[in-house]
Amino acid sequence: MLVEGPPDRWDAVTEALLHFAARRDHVQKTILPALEQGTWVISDRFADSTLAYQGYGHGLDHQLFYKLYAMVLGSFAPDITIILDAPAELGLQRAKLRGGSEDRYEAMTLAFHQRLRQGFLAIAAREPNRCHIVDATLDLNQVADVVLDLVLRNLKLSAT
Ligand SMILES: Nc1ncnc2c1ncn2[C@@H]1O[C@H](COP(=O)(O)OP(=O)(O)OP(=O)(O)O)[C@@H](O)[C@H]1O
Ligand SMILES: Cc1cn([C@H]2C[C@H](O)[C@@H](COP(=O)(O)O)O2)c(=O)[nH]c1=O
Repeated sequence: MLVEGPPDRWDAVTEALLHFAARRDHVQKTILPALEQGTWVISDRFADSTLAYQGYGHGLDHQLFYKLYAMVLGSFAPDITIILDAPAELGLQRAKLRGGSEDRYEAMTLAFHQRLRQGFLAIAAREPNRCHIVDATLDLNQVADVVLDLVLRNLKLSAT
């Protein structure tokens, strides 16, 4: 619903509400029960993407984002967040290789993608203890090594 169709299919508020509705359901039905059982949860994207895409990208009022966050998630937040950073042009080039019809966000302008990259970097600068930026221009194995090292060090785990 969100990833297909023309770029102007939804406005920023509608998109934010849809992403938060899906996130609420995901947290309630999947993430919290897993955490309660002691299972580690890895999520590919979370609320930072809403602030970056709908806030920095589409101009959603940041106060509205924080209100929705508080209403939907309360004080729930990830222990660690890894932001894979690359120039917007490179990210778009890679995303195109995926093919398929789920390209609504990829069809948005380069300026939009540059704004949301700056948004992710601003989020990381505000929360340096939680957010870690990884250079995603490196090759896949190097990126994986850096991510593993960051997770082990920050969660005080060992590789053995
Ligand atoms: N470091 C890298 N070097 C080369 N190719 C990469 C690298 N990282 C990702 N890719 C390729 O880029 C494409 C998009 O990456 P990926 O599938 O991880 O993004 P995604 O999670 O689908 O993105 P989105 O969350 O925006 O939908 C994939 O084809 C992936 O193999
Ligand atoms: C969570 C979230 C995602 N998006 C955008 C970013 C991606 O281009 C698509 C698909 O997300 P996926 O989780 O990688 O499948 O949606 C967004 O705009 N706002 C969000 O909160």
